[in-house]
Amino acid sequence: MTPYLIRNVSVVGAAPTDLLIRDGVVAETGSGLTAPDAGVIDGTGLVALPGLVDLHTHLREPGREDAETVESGSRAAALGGYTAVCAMANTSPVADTAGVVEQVWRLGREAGLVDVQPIGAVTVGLAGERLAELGAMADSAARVRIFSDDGHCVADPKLMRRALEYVKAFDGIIAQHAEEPRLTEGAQMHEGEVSTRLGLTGWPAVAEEAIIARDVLLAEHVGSRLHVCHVSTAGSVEVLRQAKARGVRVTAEVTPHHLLLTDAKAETYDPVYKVNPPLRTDTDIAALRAALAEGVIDIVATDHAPHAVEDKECEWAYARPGMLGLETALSIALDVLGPEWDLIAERMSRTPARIAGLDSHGVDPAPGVPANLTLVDPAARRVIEPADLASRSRNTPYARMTLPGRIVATFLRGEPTVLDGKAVK
Ligand SMILES: NC(=O)N[C@@H](CC(=O)O)C(=O)O
Repeated sequence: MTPYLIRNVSVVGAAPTDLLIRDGVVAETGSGLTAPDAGVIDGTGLVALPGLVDLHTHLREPGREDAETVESGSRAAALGGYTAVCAMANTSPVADTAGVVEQVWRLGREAGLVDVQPIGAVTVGLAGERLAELGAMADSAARVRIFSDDGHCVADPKLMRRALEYVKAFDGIIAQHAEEPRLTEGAQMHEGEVSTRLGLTGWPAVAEEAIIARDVLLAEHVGSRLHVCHVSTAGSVEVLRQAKARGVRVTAEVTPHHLLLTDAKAETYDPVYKVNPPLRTDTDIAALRAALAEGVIDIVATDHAPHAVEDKECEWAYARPGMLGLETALSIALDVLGPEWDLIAERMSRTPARIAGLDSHGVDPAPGVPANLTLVDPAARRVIEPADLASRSRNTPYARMTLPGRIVATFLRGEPTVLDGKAVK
C-alpha cells in the first residue's frame, strides 16, 4: 500500500499541516514531515475533511443496473468526496431479506470505492402490509441497522409502531419517507401558488408534516429511534424542533436540492426538477437552512436518485421523481453554507456516521485515525456537465451551472479512490 504525504493542508479549516497516510491510517501530522517512499500531494489551499457519509443513496442494483450499479454509484460517491453511503432498499427485488442486503453489501466490497451499508426495507416488498425480516437483516453479514421503505411511506400507524418496537432490541432506526399517501394522490409538485397557476396537482406540506408529527409521538411512546428522510418544509422543522426539545430520539436529514431549488423550477416543465418530496418555496428553504445550522436538522443526505433517460425525459406527469446528488452535494453545501468547514464536517460526515454506526468514518484526520478522508479545493469553480458524471444516469438539476468547490482526492482506509479529481479505478 503506497503511503501518501499531503503537504500543507488545512484540516477542517484549521492552520495548514502535513498529513502522512500509511497502512490505512493517518500515521502522523505536523509541519515539515518527510517520507521518501510516499506519494506527495501539495495540499496548499486545500481543506481536508473526514470522508463524507451519505445516509440516503439509491444505487439501483439489483434490478435497474441501466440507471446505476453499486459500482457506478460508488464511483460517483468517491468523486463527490464520500467514503461511505447507505444504500436504500427500493431495488428490484426489494432489499427486504438477508439475501438481498448481503448481495448489495458484497457488491459494495467488490467495488471497493466506498463502504456501502445497505438499508433494509421495513415492510415486505415496500407494500406497507407486513414487516420484513428485520432481525434476519440485522443478523446478516450486512449488519443492517437502518430500515426504510423510502419511496413509500410506512403509512399504517400500527405497523410503524411495531417496526419501531422491533428495532429497539438492537438500537436500530426506522427512517421514514414522510408522506401521507391519501393527501398526495396524483400529486405532481408542491401545492402552492405555482401549482395552481400551472394546473398541476399539488403535494401539500401538511402531507409531510402530519406523518412526522405522528411518528415523533410514536417514537416517543415506544422510546425508539426515528430518522426522518428528506425534510422539505418549514412546518416539519417546527414539529422536529418541538420533538427534540422534549427529548424524542429523532434525527432528520435535508437534501442539497431542498436547500437550493424552489417549486418555481416546475415552470420549465423539465422533469429533471420532479422529485419526492417536491421542491418547495423560498420560505421553506430559509427555514431548512436555519434548522441545519442550528442542528434541528442533523445532516445533509443526498437522496441520490438516478433514473434512466426514458424514465426522466418524458412528459412531467409520466417522469419518475428523483435527481442525482452524490457528485454535487459538497458544492451545493459550500454554496449554501459558505466555507463553514466544521459545520460541513458535522452535517455531512461526523453526524451521519454516528447515526449509521459507521465508527471508522466521520472522524477528523488525526494520528491513529482510519484514513477515510477527502481533500477539497474550495477556490475551484466547475461547470456541471451531465456527460462528465460517473453516475450511469444524467438527471442532475445542476446541468451547466457553475458551482464552487472541487474534490481533489478521496482516501478509503488509506487507499486513494480519487486523485487529481479523477477516479483511480
Ligand atoms: N426521491 C425521489 O424523488 N425518488 C426516490 C424515491 C422517492 O423518495 O420517491 C427514488 O428512488 O427515485
